Amino acid sequence: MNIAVIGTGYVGLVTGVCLSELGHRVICIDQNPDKISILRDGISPIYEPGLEPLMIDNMDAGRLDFTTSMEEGLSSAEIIYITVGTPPREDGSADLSHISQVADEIAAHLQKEAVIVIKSTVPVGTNEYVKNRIEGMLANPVRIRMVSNPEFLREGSAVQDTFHGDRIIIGTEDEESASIMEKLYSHLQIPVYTTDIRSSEMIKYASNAFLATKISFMNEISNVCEKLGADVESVAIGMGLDKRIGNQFLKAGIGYGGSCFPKDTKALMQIAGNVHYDFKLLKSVIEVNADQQTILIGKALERFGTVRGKRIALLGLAFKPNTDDMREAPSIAIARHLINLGAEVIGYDPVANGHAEHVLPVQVRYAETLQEALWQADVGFILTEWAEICALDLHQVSLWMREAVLFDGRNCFSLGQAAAAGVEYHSIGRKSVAKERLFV
Ligand SMILES: NC(=O)C1=CN([C@@H]2O[C@H](COP(=O)(O)OP(=O)(O)OC[C@H]3O[C@@H](n4cnc5c(N)ncnc54)[C@H](O)[C@@H]3O)[C@@H](O)[C@H]2O)C=CC1
Ligand SMILES: O=C(O)[C@H]1O[C@H](OP(=O)(O)OP(=O)(O)OC[C@H]2O[C@@H](n3ccc(=O)[nH]c3=O)[C@H](O)[C@@H]2O)[C@H](O)[C@@H](O)[C@@H]1O
Repeated sequence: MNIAVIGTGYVGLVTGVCLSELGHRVICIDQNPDKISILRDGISPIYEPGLEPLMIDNMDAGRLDFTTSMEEGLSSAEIIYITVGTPPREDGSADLSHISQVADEIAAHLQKEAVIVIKSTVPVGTNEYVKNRIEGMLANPVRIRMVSNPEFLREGSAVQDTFHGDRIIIGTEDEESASIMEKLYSHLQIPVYTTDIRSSEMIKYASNAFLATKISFMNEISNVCEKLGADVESVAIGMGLDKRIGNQFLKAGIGYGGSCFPKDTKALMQIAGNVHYDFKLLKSVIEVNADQQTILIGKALERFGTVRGKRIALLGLAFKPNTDDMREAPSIAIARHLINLGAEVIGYDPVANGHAEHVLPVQVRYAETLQEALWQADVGFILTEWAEICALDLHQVSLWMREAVLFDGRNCFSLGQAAAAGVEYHSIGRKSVAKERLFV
C-alpha cells in the first residue's frame, strides 16, 4: 500500500522503516529540513539498534523516501500516519499544537480518499477533534476515515518491538478501516485487537500509567526493604513468579524517565481532571517518582554530610540503556542538584554525551571513557544500566578512584561482587557494602 508518515521522530521513523520492510511504499514527511536531509543521506538522526541498515535497505529498494513537502508526501497516500510529538504543557496536559498543524496541512493537501491513522499518544477524543478539523477545512471534497493505532515500542528495542510486539490496537468506527489496517499488518504475527476509537486512545494512556505504577510501587517497596533489611531484588523475583504480577517492570531504581511515562502520567491526570475525576493513585505514582529520582543524593549526603568539593562521576546519562534520548532522564535532576550542592560533576554515556550537553548544567564535564570519568573521582553514581557499565571490573574501579564509593541507582552489581572488589557500595532497596564487610 502507499503510506505517508508525518513526523520522523523515534516513532515515525521506526514506523516508516518497518512498514517499508513489510513491502509497503512509504514516504516519511517532517517539517525539520535538517532531519530530512540527513535521512536522505541514509543516516538515522536517532540511535536505535538495527534501524539504520534496515532504513538504507528499503531506501535502496525504492520503498522508502523522505521529504519536507506535505504535497509530495500525501499525493499518492492511501494511509496517512500521524506520528508527531504531543509534549507536555506547563499544566501537564498534552500539547496538541503539532497535531492541529498536521490536521490543517492534511486538509490543505489531501487529493484523494485516505485513512488517517493517529499513532501519536493523544487524549481521549482527539481522533474526533482531528476528523472535524480536517473535514472543516478540506481543500478538496474527499472522504477521510479515522483510525487510532497507538504505539507501544520501547526506545532501545523499537525495531524488535515493532515486529514482535505483544499486540496491535486498532480503534475505529467502521468495518472497512478495520479490515484495511488488519491487512496492512497481516504479515506480522502479532494479535490485533480492534475496538472503538475512544477505548483505543485510553488503552495507550492506561498502559503507560500502569507500567509507571508498577515502577513506583517497586521503588516504595525498595525503600521499605532498606529499613527492614530485606533485599528488593529477591522480593521482585519472588513476586514475579506469580503470573498475575508478571516478572517485568519490577526493577527498583532511581525512577522512570523518558519522553513518555513522565508526560503521559501527567496528561492522564489532566484528562481525568477535565471530567472531574481526581486520579489519586496516579498522583502518588508521579510524586513517588519525583522523590526517587534524587534518592542517591540523599544517600550520599547521609554518608558524607556534604558533597561540596567532591568529584562525582555520573555513569550513564540517557534515561535508559541503548538509547541516546535524554528526555526526562534522572541524570538531569541529579546533575542539577549536585552542582547546586557544590560538587564537581563529570558525566559519561556511551552515546548520549552529545545530547546531554544541551540539557545538563554547563558546569558538567564529559568523559569519553568510564576510566576517564572515574579517574581520581571520590564518588561514582550509576544512573543507567548500560551493558558496559554493568560489566565494569569493580576492583579496577577501586584503583581508578580516589575514594572507591559507589551509589548504584540501577542495582547493576550483586552485593557479593562489591564486597569481593573491596568497594563501598550503596544501592537501591538492599544493604550497603562497606569496604571491609556488609553493613548490618
Ligand atoms: N518515543 C517513544 O518511545 C514513543 C512515543 N510515542 C508517542 O509518539 C509520538 C511521537 O513521539 P516521538 O517520535 O518520540 O516524537 P519526536 O519528538 O521524536 O518526533 C516528532 C517529529 O515530528 C515532527 N513534526 C512536528 N510537527 C510536524 C509537522 N507539523 N509536520 C511534520 N513533522 C512535524 C518533528 O520535527 C519531529 O521530528 C508522541 O505522541 C509520543 O507520546 C509512543 C510510543 C513510544
Ligand atoms: O509511550 C512510550 O513512549 C513508551 O514508553 C515506554 O517505553 P520507554 O519509555 O521507551 O522505555 P521503558 O523500557 O518502558 O523504560 C521507561 C523508564 O522506566 C524505567 N524502568 C523500567 C522498568 C523497570 O522495571 N524499572 C524502571 O525504573 C526505565 O529506567 C526508564 O527510565 C513503554 O515501555 C512503551 O511501551 C511505550 O510505548
